[in-house]
Amino acid sequence: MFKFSVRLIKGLMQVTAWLQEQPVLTNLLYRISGPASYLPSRDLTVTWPRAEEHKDFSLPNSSWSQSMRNLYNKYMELSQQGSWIRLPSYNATVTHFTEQCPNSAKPQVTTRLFTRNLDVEGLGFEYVVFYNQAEQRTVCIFQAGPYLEGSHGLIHGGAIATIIDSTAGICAICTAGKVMTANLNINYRSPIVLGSTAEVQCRVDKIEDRKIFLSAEIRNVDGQVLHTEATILFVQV
Ligand SMILES: CCCCC/C=C\C/C=C\C/C=C\C/C=C\CCCC(=O)SCCNC(=O)CCNC(=O)[C@H](O)C(C)(C)COP(=O)(O)OP(=O)(O)OC[C@H]1O[C@@H](n2cnc3c(N)ncnc32)[C@H](O)[C@@H]1OP(=O)(O)O
Repeated sequence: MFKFSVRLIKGLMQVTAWLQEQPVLTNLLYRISGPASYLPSRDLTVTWPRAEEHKDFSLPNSSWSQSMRNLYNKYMELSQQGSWIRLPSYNATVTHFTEQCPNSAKPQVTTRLFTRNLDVEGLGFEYVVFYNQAEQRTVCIFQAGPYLEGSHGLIHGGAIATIIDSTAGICAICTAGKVMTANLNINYRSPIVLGSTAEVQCRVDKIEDRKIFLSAEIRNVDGQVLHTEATILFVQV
């Protein structure tokens, strides 16, 4: 009797697992009771194509608009004169800091950087960051894809906060090493249309002991429209 019960339970678990894989049932469950019941219970795994491990995602790709390319070329020219440097950008945070490590010291990558977590070019953020060491400034040229929608056809405010936090974070890291965002204060002045190109300008305003105070602005390509203003505090850890 006991053996029969164990077999029955195992069998039922297998059938349930199989049913969860079936698109028709998943769809039905979603319609009846919402997302919770159709989410797979098994562990999620991170897609990590090995070939991408050291791909620099800040180089132009076919999804970049002409205005994105024009701004990129402008800063690349300035880079050649020595004032700005283009920072490489990988799809895992840890890769930025292990590039010089011997293979044996490299940690296994099991996580993705939030701003680089979509595999299809152009759907999320396309961006490149330049750093000016003498002026303690960063510039981020970005294009927001259709998966970043908030209000209809416009970028989500949280996505705007993300790109500001990242641009300011890189500026603070380049200036002061390991830091954490302690405070991020944003004024949304005018909406950013999905697909448009915009520029984040960020600078270090002052440093007090472990505190790095920065300010940032997002403007459209020709600088005439102010989209967003922010102040950010990072604390050295
Ligand atoms: C080598 C290559 C380099 C190239 C770099 C290029 C690329 C980098 C690549 C990838 C990076 C990717 C993205 C960009 C990077 C970063 C952006 C994301 C960063 C984040 O997204 S990160 C997540 C959100 N973040 C948190 O999850 C923090 C939670 N939090 C804490 O972990 C603590 O809270 C902490 C550590 C903040 C402080 O803790 P603590 O114990 O160390 O310090 P303590 O509390 O003593 O404060 C010390 C002094 O700061 C003042 N202070 C503190 N907090 C304040 C506040 N909120 N407002 C005003 N003042 C504040 C105190 O008043 C005191 O001031 P005073 O000294 O004057 O009294």
